Amino acid sequence: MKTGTEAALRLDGVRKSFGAVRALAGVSLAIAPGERLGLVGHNGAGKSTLMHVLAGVLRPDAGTIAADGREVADYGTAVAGGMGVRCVFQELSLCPNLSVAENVRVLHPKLRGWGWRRRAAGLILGQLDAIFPGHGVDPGATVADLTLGRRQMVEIARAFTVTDTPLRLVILDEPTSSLDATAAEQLLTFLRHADQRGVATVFISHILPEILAAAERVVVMREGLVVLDRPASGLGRKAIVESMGAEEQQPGGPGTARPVRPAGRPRAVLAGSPVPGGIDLTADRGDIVGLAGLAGHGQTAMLLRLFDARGRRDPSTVVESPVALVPGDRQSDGVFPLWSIARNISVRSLANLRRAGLIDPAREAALARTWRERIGIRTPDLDLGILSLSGGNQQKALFARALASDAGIILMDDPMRGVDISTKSEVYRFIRAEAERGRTFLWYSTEMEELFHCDRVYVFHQGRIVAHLPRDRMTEASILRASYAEGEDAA
Ligand SMILES: Nc1ncnc2c1ncn2[C@@H]1O[C@H](COP(=O)(O)OP(=O)(O)OP(=O)(O)O)[C@@H](O)[C@H]1O
Repeated sequence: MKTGTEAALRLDGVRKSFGAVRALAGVSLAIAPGERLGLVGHNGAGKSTLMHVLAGVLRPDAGTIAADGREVADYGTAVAGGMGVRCVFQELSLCPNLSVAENVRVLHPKLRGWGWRRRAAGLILGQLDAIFPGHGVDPGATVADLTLGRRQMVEIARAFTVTDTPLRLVILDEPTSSLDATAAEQLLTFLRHADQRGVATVFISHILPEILAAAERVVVMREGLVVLDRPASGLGRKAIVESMGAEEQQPGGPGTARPVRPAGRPRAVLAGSPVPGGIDLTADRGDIVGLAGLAGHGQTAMLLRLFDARGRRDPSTVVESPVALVPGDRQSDGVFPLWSIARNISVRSLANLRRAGLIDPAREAALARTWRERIGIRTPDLDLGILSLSGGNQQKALFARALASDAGIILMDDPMRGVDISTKSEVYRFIRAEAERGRTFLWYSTEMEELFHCDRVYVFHQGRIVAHLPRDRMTEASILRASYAEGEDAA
């Protein structure tokens, strides 16, 4: 923390356990007024738990919380809210059946009386314009009708709106996970200036360039403890990765290169086009094919169409193998929230786990154990509910579900959001190995770096494929140009 300033908020010796899992093992952390703090650590390191304590959602088992130098007894959501602490959690919290403006009212009960709807709309529009110029959100729209990216924008903008209580701290837990590259950049730019208004921010991300761009101090957590707390200036990616106890692999680094595969050979196992007469998407056995472009430009729709096409007579698509989908929006499309971790992993493979017509519990448990080890799902007990896992570990369970299945084609809908860097490296290795064995991967990603793990990419713009870039023509610039349907790459 900056020296000579009283902490806006200070945690001392905070501990929190969930049954046998020790999520926080004695954390002390001080945040100065207006400070921009970046928080990193592997999946399950305790970041979200710590932020839930700061937001008053979780009461610590031990430890104290102080504001402006004074210990606060009975620190809960009402006290935190009253002190101007806001939080954008990983699992979006907007009420889907209410409009954007009505959701603003939920946070600001003071917005009442004649014309409150107009004032709420003005408040959120002003903030959306400040953070995400060109956002395209209508404050009268029902939240359920917004894309995931726009919901995330509203949630973030709402956290920065002010009526009666001055803002002290905004916690952003993986705020860019549902934003496309442009919106993510807009947010980082905004955060770099938010401190000018005296608002402190805690920014959690697994994308280290974002942390280094947004934060002036970086805190690394590991196994429920703070293991590094340093100014961001002069702190390199390598030091952060090492302190996390992580290992990372860059595309093109040792062991990552794949021989360039010729595209468009006749025996495609997968083929289709998002619009009649446009560029066709094809994939062969063993291909890793990327889908790129700005978020919401038809990539997910294409994946879902191919997913649905299996077993149907659809002359415009070819899907010649069982298909599994790894969803990106785990909250709405991915996890079965009332089921155990084990059942969430095995559900796609139940047909193969039968003995005498019934699911064999021993085989099901063995499958889940195997995948817990392979993909590093951090839990003491696979029979616990899936929601007991940290966000990134839930995402790993969804990966395990698809990879454990008999599917020859794996469709991935931007699935690495919230997954830590060492697990990502492990999954990238796994994808390459499985592709070598003949599995086909169709991989939509909003992370530019990730696309370079693919053999080639199709770039989407307004629902169409506008470019097909083989590996030797894939550069960040060529992908971006095509994403905006500009230049010679857009076919
Ligand atoms: N409600 C809960 N019940 C049981 N265990 C929990 C609960 N919430 C968190 N945990 C456990 O506490 C540990 C820390 O989780 P936390 O969500 O704080 O991690 P994180 O660092 O935010 O991870 P991620 O990067 O995946 O979001 C994990 O092992 C998680 O499984």
